[in-house]
Amino acid sequence: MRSKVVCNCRLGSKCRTGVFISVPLRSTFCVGTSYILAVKVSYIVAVIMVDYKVQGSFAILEVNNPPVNALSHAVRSGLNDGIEKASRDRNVKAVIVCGKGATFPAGADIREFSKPKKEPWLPEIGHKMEKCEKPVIAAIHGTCLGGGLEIALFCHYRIALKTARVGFPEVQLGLLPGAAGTQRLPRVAGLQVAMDMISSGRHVLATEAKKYGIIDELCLKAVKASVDFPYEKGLEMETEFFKQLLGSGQSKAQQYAFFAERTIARWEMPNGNYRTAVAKPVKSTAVIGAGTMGSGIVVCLLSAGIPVYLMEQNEKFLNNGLKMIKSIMEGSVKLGKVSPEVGRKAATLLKPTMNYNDLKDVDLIPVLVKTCRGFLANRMHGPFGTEGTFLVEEGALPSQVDRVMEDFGLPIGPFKVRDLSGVDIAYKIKQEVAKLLGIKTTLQTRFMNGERYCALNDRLFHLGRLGRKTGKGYYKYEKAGGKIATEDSDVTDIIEKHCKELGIQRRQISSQEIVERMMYSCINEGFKILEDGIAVRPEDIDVCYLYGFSFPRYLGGPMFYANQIGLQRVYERICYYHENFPYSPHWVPSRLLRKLAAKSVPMNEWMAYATGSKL
Ligand SMILES: C[C@H](O)[C@H](C)C(=O)SCCNC(=O)CCNC(=O)[C@H](O)C(C)(C)COP(=O)([O-])OP(=O)([O-])OC[C@H]1O[C@@H](n2cnc3c(N)ncnc32)[C@H](O)[C@@H]1OP(=O)([O-])[O-]
Repeated sequence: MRSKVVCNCRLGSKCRTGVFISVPLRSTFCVGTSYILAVKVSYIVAVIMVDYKVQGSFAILEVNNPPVNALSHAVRSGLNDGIEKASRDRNVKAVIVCGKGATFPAGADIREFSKPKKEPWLPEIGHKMEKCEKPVIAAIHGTCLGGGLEIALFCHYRIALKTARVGFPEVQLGLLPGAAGTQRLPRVAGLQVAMDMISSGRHVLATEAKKYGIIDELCLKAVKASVDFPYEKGLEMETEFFKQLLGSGQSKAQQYAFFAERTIARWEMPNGNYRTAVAKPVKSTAVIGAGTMGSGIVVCLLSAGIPVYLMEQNEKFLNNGLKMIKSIMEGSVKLGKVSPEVGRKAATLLKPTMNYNDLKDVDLIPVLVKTCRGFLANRMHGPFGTEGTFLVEEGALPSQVDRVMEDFGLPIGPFKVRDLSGVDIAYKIKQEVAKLLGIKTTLQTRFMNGERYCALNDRLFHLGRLGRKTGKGYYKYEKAGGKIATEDSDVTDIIEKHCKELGIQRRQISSQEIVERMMYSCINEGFKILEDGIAVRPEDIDVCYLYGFSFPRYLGGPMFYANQIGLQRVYERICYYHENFPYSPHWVPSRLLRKLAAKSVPMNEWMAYATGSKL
């Protein structure tokens, strides 16, 4: 708190906004913004961050810990002191708890989770509020979340701006409400709403409750305890569950993801940064390429009401693209993803063309990268996809690889993705590389430019099995353009015929090997990307995977996942695969990984080793 107590330090009126450091047996010094005194501090009393003032017969406890009024130790101390003070003050008839600036407290201070725990705890403060003989009112605005909502639930009354949002987002940090939220919300809002809010973590407008989402077992037990046990017992159980979750790898990964998203938002470039950048209006755009990805980007632009040229050199492809866009837009209107009005307007905003000249004045052309290895995501996903194909050539089936990777946490397996994007896309990328190398591949090709090559995808391409668009690919579908993937015994026959022709002895492949070969090949490339300076920090890679590939948030991202597995273990397994697959350069171990593993470097210090001199 920038405490309201009049400063009694030796500086008196010269003191600036002070934080008070109480030094026992000596006078109190205040450490202002402009006066720093050499003080021998025997201990520091927490900086208190709750403004206490009395207006009329109201005591106002205003939390002042910008930007989100997180309930740090200092804030908890201030609330604790404040409610005790208000309870004692005879002139005070009621107490208001509120937040200064943007919001009512938005939760516990996540940064404190990895530090030693310090009382007072939220429930202790909350019980003091609840037991206070004077009405305690929570005046809510902004985002009253997590511990903030729990504090509000201890209050006797909760007044909120209708724009305010409340919620228990702890589940997104791999946690559950740990300050009586699982016991009090059901008692206030009923079990069903409580389960929905606690399991989904959604923000709920002050005036309405959200509908059901995914329910987490542990959370369920805690919420259920509010029905099956008396309050005190339920509180005990909640605390136990909370401790279990706080120590879990999932919670650490989700807390990492929370801060990683914010870290990468603070980007710096040679010619500017996130503070100096000024957004430019985009009034016209163009997309070059009418394939699946190009058409998807056109749909996004049309749905945002932005005019777009669709440029294609081949008239047939252009017309196919227009048909695909029309059907996606119609589907989006039917599903209510876009309004009928946007759907109607889209037709007037879309301009097909085969003339690059039409694009000369557009504001923006999203770059559709087909084979650029320089892009982080493409470069890391290359080995991931290649290893998937090799695993099928050696003994696994596409459905087995997909099942293992979906169990790992991916929303859709790699072979279902290939059917979605098009078997022909993967085939054309490979053919472009072969052309650049002056190589003609056949169905018997085993090596290309000294590197292992698998022609399985080529086989499916030549059989016209292009994926969803033709109703057959690595799976079969209910119709061309269908979405329901069914295992196809013909694919198994194609794979076995391929292996027989090339004399490959198929073998049983474990799930562990599948996860390692898919993930460690991609992680190894991630460390090489850090070495090459394509990404500034591991968070860049992880957030790219969380958003670009829906990588499971409870693993944090590929680089955080490697950190959790242990770099030494990951490095050893990459060396093992490098030894066993010498014709796959993506298994050459990253120098940065080798160095970090050898020195057991903590993740937040990795980049200190990424420059050439330290490798
Ligand atoms: C006991 C109890 O049962 C349990 C155990 C808990 O309570 S667990 C905690 C539960 N509460 C949460 O999960 C809420 C998490 N925060 C948010 O959802 C959002 O912040 C926001 C409230 C909707 C505002 O969004 P924003 O877009 O306006 O700003 P921002 O950019 O996100 O955030 C602005 C700055 O504030 C930082 N920050 C935000 N919330 C924080 C928190 N709870 N603790 C510490 N720092 C936080 C954030 O890192 C950023 O800092 P920097 O990176 O710039 O240095």
